[in-house]
Amino acid sequence: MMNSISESFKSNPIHLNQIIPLDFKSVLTLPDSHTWTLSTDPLQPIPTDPFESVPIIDLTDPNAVLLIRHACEQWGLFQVTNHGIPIDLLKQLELQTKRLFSLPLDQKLRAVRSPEGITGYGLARISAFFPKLMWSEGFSIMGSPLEHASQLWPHHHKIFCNVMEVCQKDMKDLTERILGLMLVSLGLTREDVKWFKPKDRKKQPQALLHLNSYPICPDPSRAMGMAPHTDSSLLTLLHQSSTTGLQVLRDSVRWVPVHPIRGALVVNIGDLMHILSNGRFKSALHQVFVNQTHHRISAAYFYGPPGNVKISPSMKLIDHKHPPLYRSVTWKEYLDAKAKHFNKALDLIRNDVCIAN
Ligand SMILES: O=C(O)CCC(=O)C(=O)O
Ligand SMILES: [Fe+2]
Repeated sequence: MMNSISESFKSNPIHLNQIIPLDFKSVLTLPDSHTWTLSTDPLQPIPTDPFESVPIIDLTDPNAVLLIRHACEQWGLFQVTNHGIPIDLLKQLELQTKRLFSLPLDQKLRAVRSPEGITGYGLARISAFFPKLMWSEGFSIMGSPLEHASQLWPHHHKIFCNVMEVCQKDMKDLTERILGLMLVSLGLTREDVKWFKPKDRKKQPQALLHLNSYPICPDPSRAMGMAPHTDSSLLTLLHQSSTTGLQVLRDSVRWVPVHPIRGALVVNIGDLMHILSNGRFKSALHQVFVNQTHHRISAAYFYGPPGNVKISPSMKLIDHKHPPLYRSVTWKEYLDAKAKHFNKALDLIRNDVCIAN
């Protein structure tokens, strides 16, 4: 089935060099292809001010809406607890993700993503924007992962498929619940956001589950797990294993670690939510570093609007003091802009900027 993500990926193919990962286990030193010049040493601990750490929000807190608004305005990223997704399911997700990435490279390559494709095994798509390669590998899923999972495991893919399908269902429900709270926190009602119909089971959600693996690295101080980026979604829900590495940029100046908390999930504001909120909610720039002792994994669920919907700054948030900052875009149009301009895409659809192209 075609949708915004697959259509955009199809019209922006990626070179195979930027899809096929290194055989990480086979190298003892960091190859030049993966050596980055980093402005800061990622191994130096970042001083953290306890008042300046990533918000953790209990979703059953009566003040959840206010807390969410504050976190979205100040951070663009926060963690949620008491979210209702069973910890056992998250453990299964982690186990199956580890099982996949610990396969030998030649076996993983049986399920490699095609240059125009969206699902399967390979490097993260943002690799195309950097001269050096990242120390990570990924596996993308949209709905049933059967096609690629049966290439990985001709006979033993059932459990993997089950876990990934249940996770997507639960993550869809939770993402929609959080999105609902965010819209309330902006003062918006169902009338203002007509396309948002969380109970509509007939509609396939426009979403992608992306599993990430960050293998143990021989020289983490010169390697990059995932280069700085914002997500192109409305919202992203992320499960990270107990290994640190994720950081978020605060106030455009300071990188702050997003410490793993057992059972908690990370919520990221994506660029489309940034547009919808007319810049009140910030899409968060984030990056991932790797380490020498622990294999890190994560699972990111990117959620977007239905294919035909144009996202624009909500009318309710616009007045003479707050003119609309962005032009309206569908998810496909935005993904196309991102595929061309990467981290500049959001600025390029600002109303005061003309695209020279
Ligand atoms: O691995 C992580 O913690 C973050 C991954 C991420 O940012 C992404 O997949 O977009
Ligand atoms: Fe991300």
